Amino acid sequence: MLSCSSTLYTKFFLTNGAPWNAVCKKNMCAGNYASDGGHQEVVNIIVDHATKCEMLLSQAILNNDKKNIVPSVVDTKEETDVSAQKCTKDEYLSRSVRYEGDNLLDGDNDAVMMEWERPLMAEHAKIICQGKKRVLNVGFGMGIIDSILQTHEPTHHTIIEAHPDVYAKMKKDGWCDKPNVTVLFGRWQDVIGKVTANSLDGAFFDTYAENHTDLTEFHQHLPRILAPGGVYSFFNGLCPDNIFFHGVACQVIKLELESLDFEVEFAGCEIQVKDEAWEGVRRKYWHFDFYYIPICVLKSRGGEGEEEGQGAGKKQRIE
Ligand SMILES: C[S@@+](CC[C@H](N)C(=O)[O-])C[C@H]1O[C@@H](n2cnc3c(N)ncnc32)[C@H](O)[C@@H]1O
Repeated sequence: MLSCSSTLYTKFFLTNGAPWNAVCKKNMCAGNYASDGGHQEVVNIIVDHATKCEMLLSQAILNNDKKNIVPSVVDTKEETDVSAQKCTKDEYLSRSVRYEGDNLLDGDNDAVMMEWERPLMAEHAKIICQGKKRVLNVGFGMGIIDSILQTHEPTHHTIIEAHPDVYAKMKKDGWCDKPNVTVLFGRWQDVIGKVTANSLDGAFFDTYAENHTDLTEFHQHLPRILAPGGVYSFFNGLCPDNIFFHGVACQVIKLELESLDFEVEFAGCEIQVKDEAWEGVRRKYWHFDFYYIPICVLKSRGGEGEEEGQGAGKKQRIE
């Protein structure tokens, strides 16, 4: 952190094993200090180093025992306060959740989903479903994105949801009886094989209590289930309390998706969450006043899917 104005010292420390993501008591890492001080060259060095580290770690987790290796970009702080605790919860699916007011809460009063996300969900829906398309949503929650997707009149709409209480609500609200909807009840890890190859024009992913590795693992399925030109997006809540970590995590995901043959962009949009929105919620899980929407288009193989309309999500840049 003290070396953040010097490219020489930064390189020296990083190549000699200094952790790029160590934070001070203010939850600031060297990259935050370099960025705040306007030392762009140092920022670039740290981002480059961090991205390599995180990609290697992510691959190691995928190839080995994912339970024993923890992605450092996500879990760097000691568990001193609630905001520093891990968001992953192994027991989430076996404990009840409740719909209360504008939110869906778990047994710890952590928010599974909140109404303030509606405008973001509307943007995600627009990106993955322009016109009459075949879409997939993973994680029903409050059904916000699914309700919006229905207004786009998709030709087919598949929903994957794993929580029994959420599934009960879906049944009660008639989601299982809609003519153009298929609900797959189960963890996406267990039911994704039921989604036919090349059967989707758009896909959205937004689960709860999972981590970066689960997201990376989900991405491995996309080239099979999406048709060429298909558009993918996900709730971008990566490292939501530190802008430098957020930037590194976005870069890592971008490279991972590019290696799977996607073109990836992040479209920025402003988001304002009022303080009252968090009343009754144990942990504030969003801290920025802007949001980067991932727009990921599966490249056409051998010229397929290049007609107008295919892959149109890429053009949907939000300024
Ligand atoms: C944040 S909510 C989704 C909110 C949704 N985007 C909306 O617009 O209301 C996450 C949902 O993912 C579900 N979920 C968590 N883990 C899952 C898994 N492995 N497979 C499928 N669904 C999962 C949760 O039960 C929850 O309903």
